[in-house]
Order: sequence, then structure tokens, then C-alpha cells
Amino acid sequence: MNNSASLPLVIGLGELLWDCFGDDRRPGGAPANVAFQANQLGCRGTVVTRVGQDDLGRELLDFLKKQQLSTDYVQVDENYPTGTVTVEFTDANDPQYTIHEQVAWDHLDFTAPLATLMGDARAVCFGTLAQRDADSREAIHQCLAATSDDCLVVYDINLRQKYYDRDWIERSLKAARVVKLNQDEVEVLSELLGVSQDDLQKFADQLQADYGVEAICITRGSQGCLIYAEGEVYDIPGTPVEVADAVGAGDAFTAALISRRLLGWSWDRAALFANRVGGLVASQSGAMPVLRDEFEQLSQEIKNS
Ligand SMILES: Nc1ncnc2c1ncn2[C@@H]1O[C@H](COP(=O)(O)OP(=O)(O)OP(=O)(O)O)[C@@H](O)[C@H]1O
Ligand SMILES: O=C(O)C(=O)C[C@H](O)[C@H](O)CO
Repeated sequence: MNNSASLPLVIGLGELLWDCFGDDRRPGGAPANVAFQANQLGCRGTVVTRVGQDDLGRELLDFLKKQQLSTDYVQVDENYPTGTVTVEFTDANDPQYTIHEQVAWDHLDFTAPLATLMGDARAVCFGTLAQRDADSREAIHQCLAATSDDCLVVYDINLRQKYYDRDWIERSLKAARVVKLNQDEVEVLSELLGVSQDDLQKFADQLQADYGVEAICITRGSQGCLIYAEGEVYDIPGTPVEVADAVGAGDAFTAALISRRLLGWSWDRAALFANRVGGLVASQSGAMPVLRDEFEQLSQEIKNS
């Protein structure tokens, strides 16, 4: 298991679920994808979530064990089923998600072992979707409050369907040091918060000033990403790939950015790596393809470039 105490602990806090593609299903859930990828990227990726006491939940636990991730912080709910999402495509680059309701990950409990775990975390990634029910929303913010001052708290906004609200987003922005969003989410957020989107620099400045966010990262599919941090803007182009499906590309990007920032890489080098990792995942099916060796090779290449 990738659980050596010397590896930085990276928590994916929120949903672990099944992505259902027609007759096929694969493990998913944005924060779980981040933890899974962080584990492949040299960190101790750990999922904090809740599954049902059912076959789908047991299969997810087996999957995590097989992939060398801890199941110690996957709670099992006696009343609600394991989460599922229907994924549909009109375009492989643009998956559409139908997130089914009343599921176990909506009802996370904040516990003493969780508080201890969060205190040890070097980074945490959370999103908006898992905050749709007050149970998990409160547990998530209790977890965030239990992190240390130097923990890299990353809010990967991930707006899905109708499952967001201005108050939840503002509370999350205030809790985060790094915010990641895509161009569609910039549009929604600008309207919701009354922040300018005509000029992305102004948009970033305003998020930084109003919510105390240190870095804003805007993903742009095959075009790469923009990062606003430390008074600089980094425009890092992508390396186009042949897309199998873009499910989990953004989460892999986030995990890669986190893992290399924890190693002390500069923003631009970490973003270059994250773009390539996101592209690699987009070139494969599902959110959690096994790519450990490919990531390591890429990391060496970019580190030495
Ligand atoms: N077709 C592609 N070619 C090359 N790189 C890609 C491609 N699609 C995605 N990537 C890489 O992955 C990153 C994230 O992709 P994308 O912008 O689609 O994610 P996202 O919208 O943030 O995802 P999500 O909302 O699912 O978290 C991009 O910034 C880019 O670096
Ligand atoms: O967790 C989310 O935000 C989802 O939309 C779940 C997806 O099905 C997918 O695994 C993550 O991008």
C-alpha cells in the first residue's frame, strides 16, 4: 500500500461513486479521482467518503484495496445506497453527468479519527457537489477546519446540474488556498458572485481580494490552463491528445498540480506537468486509468527539461 508515512498525505474529500456509461460502470467521483491519481503520482492519496451497505459499496471498497488506497476513512451507511452517476456524451470532450440523489456520500459524519487524519494532511481537495446535503456540507467544513495552517486546501469547484448555491460557494472559497475551475464555471461564478468575467485577470484579482484565495487555476481542455498566482499569470498551453473520454481529466490535472506543488515545483512547471497528466487521462476511458509508470516518466521528462 502507498501508505508510507514519508509520503505526503493528500485527501480527496467528498464523493466516491460509480460512473455508469450504458452497460459499463467505473469508479468515479471527483475528489476520489483526485486521491486515486495523487496515489499514482507519489503521494499517499486517501479518500474520505461514505458508501452504502450494499454490493456496489463493497465493490468500491475492493477496488480501493486493489489499487492500494486506504479504506479506513470510507464510512458505510446503513440507510442510503452507494452513489451512482449516469454519464452521457454528445462529444467525448464534454461528458454530461446525471448525479443520482439520496445516496451515502451525502451523509458523511465528522468523527475523531477524521479530525486526526485532516490534521496530518499536506493537501486536501474538495468540491461543491458533495455539499448539496447539509450533512456532508457541515462534515466537509469541519474537516477543513481541522487541517493545519500549511495544508494546501484546494477547491475544485466542479459545478454539476443544479447542485450549487452562492452561500456554499462563498464559504468554500473562503476556506480554500487554491481554486480550480473551467471556463464554463468562470461564467457561472461571475454571474453568481457579481464578479467581472470580461477580463480574466480582473476575475482572478477579485476572487483573491474578496475571498483570500492565493491561486486561481482555469482549465481550458486541449488548450491547457491559466494560473493566477503570486502576482503573475501563467498561460500554459496544452498538448492535444486523441480523446477517449474527458471524464476525470480535470481531477487528474488537479492531483498532478497538487503533487508537484508539494514537491516544491514552480507554478508553471507544475502546470505543464498537470496539463500532460490531464491529457493522458483524457486519452483513456474512465476517470481512474492505471498510469503510474507513464506519470513517472513524464515527471522526469518535465523535471529535467
Ligand atoms: N483533449 C485534450 N488534449 C490535451 N489535454 C487535455 C485535453 N482535455 C483535457 N486536457 C487536459 O486536462 C485539463 C483538464 O481538462 P478539462 O479542462 O476538460 O477539465 P475540467 O473541465 O476542469 O474537468 P472537470 O470539470 O471534469 O473537473 C486541461 O486543462 C488539459 O490540461
Ligand atoms: O464527482 C463529480 O463531480 C462527478 O461529476 C462525478 C463524475 O462522474 C466523475 O467521476 C468526476 O469528474
